[in-house]
Amino acid sequence: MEYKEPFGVKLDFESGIIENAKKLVRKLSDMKGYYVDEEAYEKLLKEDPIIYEVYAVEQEEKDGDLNFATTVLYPGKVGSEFFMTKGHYHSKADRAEVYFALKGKGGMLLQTPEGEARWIPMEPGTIVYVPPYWAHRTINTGDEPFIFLALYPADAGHDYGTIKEKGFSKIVVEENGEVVVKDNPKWTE
Ligand SMILES: O=C(CO)[C@@H](O)[C@H](O)[C@H](O)COP(=O)(O)O
Ligand SMILES: [Fe+2]
Repeated sequence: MEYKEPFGVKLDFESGIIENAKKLVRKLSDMKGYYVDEEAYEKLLKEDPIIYEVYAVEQEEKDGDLNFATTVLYPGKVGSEFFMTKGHYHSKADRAEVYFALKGKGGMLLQTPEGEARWIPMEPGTIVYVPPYWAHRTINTGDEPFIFLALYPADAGHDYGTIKEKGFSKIVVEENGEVVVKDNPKWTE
């Protein structure tokens, strides 16, 4: 039997950076079609801000193994809609996941394939259980970076297609200084 080598790595709680991790950057220009207010999107595209960064430590896509990653989701809005991740189902749809909030303020939108949505607020210390089959997207509702750690099966994969096309049935916006979760006007069953 060949055993893999155990290891420890350091996560910096302030920055969210995991040493030696693979870094992925998502800018606004990577998210065309994701935000409801297209005019506000085009306007902000001139600055093309970084929306989030992911620091991932991933294994081969094998059953039984585990990946982990931090996400640093920056504060901001496109129109009234808060900065958010793309959101995805897992390619192996029955793979669950656990998120652990480290810094900042935000929440997770989850959704079944039938379009049933849930909103779970997150602050440092909140652990979110993402059950099998639920799409998930995180949203920064605060004014500093929202940082969290995710632990997920190495063979879960990412299925972005459905969300890219249809979005979530709910959107998270600021209205009169309040965080409001409301129906997505562009949602179709
Ligand atoms: O859920 C996972 C992994 O299964 C997170 O590590 C996200 O991948 C990350 O928060 C970025 O979000 P997406 O762009 O992948 O939706
Ligand atoms: Fe995931």
